[in-house]
Amino acid sequence: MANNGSGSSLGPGGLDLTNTFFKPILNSDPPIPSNRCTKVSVIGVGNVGMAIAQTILTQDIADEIALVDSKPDKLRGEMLDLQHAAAFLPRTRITASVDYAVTAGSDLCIVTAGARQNPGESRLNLLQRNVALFRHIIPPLAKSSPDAILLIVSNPVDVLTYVAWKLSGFPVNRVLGSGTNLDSSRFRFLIADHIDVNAQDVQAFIVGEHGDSSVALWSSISVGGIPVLSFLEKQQIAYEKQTLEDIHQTVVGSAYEVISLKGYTSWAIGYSVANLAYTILRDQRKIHPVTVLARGFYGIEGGDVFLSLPALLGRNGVVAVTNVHMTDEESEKLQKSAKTILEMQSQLGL
Ligand SMILES: NC(=O)C1=CN([C@@H]2O[C@H](COP(=O)(O)OP(=O)(O)OC[C@H]3O[C@@H](n4cnc5c(N)ncnc54)[C@H](O)[C@@H]3O)[C@@H](O)[C@H]2O)C=CC1
Ligand SMILES: CC(=O)C(=O)O
Repeated sequence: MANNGSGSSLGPGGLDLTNTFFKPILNSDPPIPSNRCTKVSVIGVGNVGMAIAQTILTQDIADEIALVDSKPDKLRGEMLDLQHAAAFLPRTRITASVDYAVTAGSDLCIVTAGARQNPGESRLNLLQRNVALFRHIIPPLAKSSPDAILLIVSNPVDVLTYVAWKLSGFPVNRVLGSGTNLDSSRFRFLIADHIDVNAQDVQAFIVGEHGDSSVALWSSISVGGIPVLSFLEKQQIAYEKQTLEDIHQTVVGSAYEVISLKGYTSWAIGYSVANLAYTILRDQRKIHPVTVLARGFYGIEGGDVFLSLPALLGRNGVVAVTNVHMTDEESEKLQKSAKTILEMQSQLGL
């Protein structure tokens, strides 16, 4: 059967090939209705959107991926290119349109559309351009899939998650941003590399803004269940606080470095977001540092600020925020990060 994106069983030339190739077995029960499909929509088929779509495809977590972009030729090209990989992948219907009707009934909508940073440019610089786009994107997306979970990736991701929450009118558990899930994975990679261990055995969170004011939670890092800083102290192993600062600064500089080298970042964010999609759609109840409404947690007050905190995720989106230990210094840095984001949010008049 040709996957022509319309769900029809018609092959080339309009022939119904299903009844030509297959003979139904006699006296069989009526077909069992298949379970409801899991549908993921990806808005924006640039470097990031396509890295996410292709990683989700390989994980076999969606029955349909719907793609939307404002550039019809690029969009159709990306749809066809993914469809042509069907022989090597789990079966997934891939559809695409500039019209949001194609996203109807999505379980998860991932928004990656928008301007990206030029080399050396801060994420926060993108705000006005991308808020203007979100005014066109979020209302029709929310209308087509009123029960979906919205996962925001476009930058500045924390403020845009707030914007998506406001424009969608969705409950707060169903609007989140990819936040510092990526920064934390860069952090875990650097620590793992330092001590030559698998990054999956490093539990470490970066919280706050996905960007320059992010906060590394050194006090709660553990490797294979061993709390790192208290272990070093108990063993009287000296370490320089500057070394820790340098590792965090390398994380903060990671995106700038990759953008100056290849023009954009894509693979790590692709895996990071596909990992969030897996946790949500398969109801894994795993803890990820992602952008959530932070008011009321860790003493954050002053408004509906969205930033990354370690959150328990499942089929309903954000289930809870985890109570991770923070030192006074870490907590103070988090408050500062919240203030930076809140200032940006308050300029929007939403
Ligand atoms: N949160 C995170 O960790 C990360 C976020 N990003 C952000 O993701 C965004 C996308 O980055 P790239 O894919 O590299 O950019 P890109 O320029 O390759 O792709 C952006 C896509 O958005 C589409 N688009 C623009 N306006 C649209 C509209 N109104 N409706 C639908 N589609 C529209 C464009 O046609 C283009 O295909 C940027 O804001 C970037 O900063 C990138 C990497 C990591
Ligand atoms: C571009 C961006 O936000 C990142 O790679 O972290």
